[in-house]
Amino acid sequence: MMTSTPALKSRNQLAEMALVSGEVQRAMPDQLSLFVDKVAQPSGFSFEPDFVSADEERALIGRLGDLPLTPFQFGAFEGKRRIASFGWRYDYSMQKLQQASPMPDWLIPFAHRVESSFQLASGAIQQILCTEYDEGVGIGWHRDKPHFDEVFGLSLASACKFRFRRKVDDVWQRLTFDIEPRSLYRLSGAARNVWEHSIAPVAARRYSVTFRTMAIAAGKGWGLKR
Ligand SMILES: O=C(O)CCC(=O)C(=O)O
Ligand SMILES: [Fe+2]
Repeated sequence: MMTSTPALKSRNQLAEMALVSGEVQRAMPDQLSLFVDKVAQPSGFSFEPDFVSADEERALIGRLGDLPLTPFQFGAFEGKRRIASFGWRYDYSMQKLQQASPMPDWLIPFAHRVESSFQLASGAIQQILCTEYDEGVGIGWHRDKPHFDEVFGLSLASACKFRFRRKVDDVWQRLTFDIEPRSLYRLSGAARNVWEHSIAPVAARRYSVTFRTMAIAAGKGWGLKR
């Protein structure tokens, strides 16, 4: 069984401090720097700047502004962010997936762009979630529902601080990334299944369009045609 000595604890606290800032601290003992280096980026997390052009971003923001976005419903609670789901939506009261409206024509080319950029089969993206965060709104710690597999997030209108955390023994490891508008991040592997993520309250209105593949696309009747 592992016991936690005072010396070990302070090392862990140092490690956590380093990870909170997402930086590798040069002044640290070698062993600790190595440990921090190893988690400098959660495995399965990547992002591509300029996934859409400035013109496409403007057009998308216009479309998103026209959508009937509704406050995120978490059982009896309402979140501050506003959303619209396409393809599938997860119903927190029923605790299951429900079919949602088909993907609108103006989003389909972007779903295809995600598929071709990441060598996914055409049609692999089965769900799109559009989210609006007003100034001061973020999203709390979570992992996406297991019904979904990979998550690709397109950021629009403003930047955000995208945070990861995971608990190793009794220490939270934390990393924060600045995510720029027009970029696309990918959550797969450990970044999607092990690490939790959250977004700090944003400084200015931000939109995201998240594209998801399904965990069990075959055998569950989740293959939607579009
Ligand atoms: O807005 C984003 O980029 C991420 C939102 C998110 O984590 C989610 O909808 O599960
Ligand atoms: Fe998420």
